[in-house]
Amino acid sequence: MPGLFSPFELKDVTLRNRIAVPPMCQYSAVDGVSNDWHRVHYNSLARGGAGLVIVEATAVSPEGRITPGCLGLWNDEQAEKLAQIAREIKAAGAIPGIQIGHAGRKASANLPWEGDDHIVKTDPRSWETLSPSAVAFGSNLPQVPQEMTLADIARVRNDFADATRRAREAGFEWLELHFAHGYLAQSFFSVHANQRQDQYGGNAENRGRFLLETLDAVRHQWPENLPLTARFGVIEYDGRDEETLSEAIDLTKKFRANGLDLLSVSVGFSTPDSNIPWGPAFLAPVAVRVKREANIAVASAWGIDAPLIANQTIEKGELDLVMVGKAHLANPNWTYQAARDLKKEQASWVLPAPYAHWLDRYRVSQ
Ligand SMILES: C=C(C(=O)O)c1ccccc1
Repeated sequence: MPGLFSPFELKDVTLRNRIAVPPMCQYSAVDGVSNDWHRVHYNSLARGGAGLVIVEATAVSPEGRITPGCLGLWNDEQAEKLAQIAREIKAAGAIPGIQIGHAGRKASANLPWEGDDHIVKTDPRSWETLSPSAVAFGSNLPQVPQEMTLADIARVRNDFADATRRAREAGFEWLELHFAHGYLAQSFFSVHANQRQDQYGGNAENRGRFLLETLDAVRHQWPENLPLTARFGVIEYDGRDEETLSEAIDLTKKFRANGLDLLSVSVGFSTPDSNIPWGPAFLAPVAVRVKREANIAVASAWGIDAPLIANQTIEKGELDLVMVGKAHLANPNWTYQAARDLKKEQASWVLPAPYAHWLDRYRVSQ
């Protein structure tokens, strides 16, 4: 049995394999409410055989959206619609997960295919953005955010807790905190974005405070028996890498001590001047360091498209889960293709029975 198809147990949840669909924004919501696009999208991914399907970055408040097309979990209508998606993911045999986050200074942006830049302030669709400091990301996102007050910090932390409660009530069984990709939580940790002089800025301990406090607030809302995870940018590829990674591993040890069950290792994307070494599974060696030094289960995405590479990262003990993103958009049945490529027995049956029995019958080729 290829290691990629071994089950994965975390708390009271068992994934049928090591394949996860990571959160990938669809930018297709109106007022944060999911619709038929999201239902078809997530159903097709779950029926494709992955063990875990994580619903895209879902904002904890209206100003926390990346774009006006992003999902939200700040009201009950959004939760009710997402509950249907959670039920359907589960009915297809995958574990329903959801990522919740706040876009910080990267918020109030046009859809990627409509500019991928900040909405001009004269446009009624735009809104004021928040960040630890009044420092813009730059490049395509030049607007200077408002520096968060302590009251803002407390409010956003509570928004995460409220969104967590709604996610639990909606039937999700895997929660991922969005602590990566230059969004709000990442910005608190980042020396590029956080120039505060109070208890939330300066040394690494202070820059990690918002993330730890948010984890604590979420922990009190999320069931102890279900996986509580985070996607975290542990490296920026900005020339400060060893320092950032060391600080990130120290913070991950605190995450684990405070109830985090798994870390999805990613890139910080806090500066437009990064030099990312894109390539097949390029983050796996970084994830291995986090896994071993912080003694926590890890997942990772980026460049894990080929089944052989995905299987190697699991069988070599580098990753506990592989996050296969874009390859799933190209082929929602990526898990079936991986089963065939890796010569898994009864490969067809990673798909639902209505598909599998046909694939097994009248076979004209192996
Ligand atoms: C839309 C993103 C997200 O939701 O994290 C994103 C942003 C930057 C890089 C990868 C993904």
